[in-house]
Amino acid sequence: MSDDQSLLEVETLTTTFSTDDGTLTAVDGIDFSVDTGETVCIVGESGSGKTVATESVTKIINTPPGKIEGTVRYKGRDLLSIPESELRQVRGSEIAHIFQNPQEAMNHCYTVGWQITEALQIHRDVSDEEARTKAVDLMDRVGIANASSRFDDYPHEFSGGQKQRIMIAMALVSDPDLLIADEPTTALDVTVQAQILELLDDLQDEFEMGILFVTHDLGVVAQIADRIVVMYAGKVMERGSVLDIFDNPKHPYTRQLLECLPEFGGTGGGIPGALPDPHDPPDGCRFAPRCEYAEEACRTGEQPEEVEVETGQRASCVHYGPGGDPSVVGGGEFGPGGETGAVDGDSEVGPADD
Ligand SMILES: Nc1ncnc2c1ncn2[C@@H]1O[C@H](COP(=O)(O)OP(=O)(O)OP(=O)(O)O)[C@@H](O)[C@H]1O
Ligand code: NI
Repeated sequence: MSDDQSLLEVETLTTTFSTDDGTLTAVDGIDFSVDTGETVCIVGESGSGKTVATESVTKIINTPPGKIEGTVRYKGRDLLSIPESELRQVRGSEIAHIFQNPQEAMNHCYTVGWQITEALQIHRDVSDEEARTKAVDLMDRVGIANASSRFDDYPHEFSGGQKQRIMIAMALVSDPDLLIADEPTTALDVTVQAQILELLDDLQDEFEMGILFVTHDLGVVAQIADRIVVMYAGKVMERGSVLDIFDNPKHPYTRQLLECLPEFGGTGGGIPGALPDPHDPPDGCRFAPRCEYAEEACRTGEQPEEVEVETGQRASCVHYGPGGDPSVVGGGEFGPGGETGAVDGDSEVGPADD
């Protein structure tokens, strides 16, 4: 991992909300980074803090009187400490977001062509005609067939997958260096989902973007991730390359997530039990209350320090820490007969570029 030249480097990010029941810590002191041209996936069950973490990067969530603390270094600048006016520029032209529901992000009263053109003209001083040409070109690049004849169509005239393609086109108008994608394919059927992931992969090469991708779907992760950050209850449980995580997961939480997958003999259901109350998380490892390997040492103190278990792979688990015994959690053995094959050959995955 070439952390010294990361595009985005997040350190001890903590995001809290004030609620009627007191302070809720959604993201609790986490670190992660994204390099240029790299796809980092944040995975974890619903409520782990994935969305809050990524929306804290450009402060697009409303937290006051809660707050966002830590460091979010983007190309060397700390986005959490620059003035709002500067941050607005970063949001508009350097870091783009796409979300799960394209229909919510679109204006139903305007044609999609108009909306892309409008987005373009906010960023660039171009004539209407140039903007139209560029918008049609972008629609074409994101795979809208007969783009010029679809320019004047309204959002409702497009399918869900096409709407997401148009949202991607709008995200690309400013030629961003980082794309943050929060469950962008979750609302789509599996075939369309695969097409959108492939599109993102192609566009990543073309636009040389880093992608920070949020999902709870490990199948999606296998398809697009270079590196994975596994979150649980506001903390990072494990991180590593896609191959490390799928073929040799270390943290019991990661293992349980994978074991739910049909490829690993699971039923596709979830891990039994529920996340802890974010107002009052348990001592020790956040996952301990649901972990079959939890011992007394797992239930006291803070979340364990992350330990490098293999080069580039780190786990926050007592059993891998000082004085711990990795064999308690199965050590190096994992998966049906060792080789899992969950990361298949035709998806373009591999170790992080560095
Ligand atoms: N605006 C808010 N005010 C109060 N609590 C919030 C707010 N937004 C999120 N939370 C809480 O923060 C925690 C993390 O939520 P977040 O949406 O980041 O989870 P997630 O991992 O993205 O889940 P999902 O997979 O369901 O999208 C949850 O407990 C959630 O209820
Ligand atoms: Ni979310």
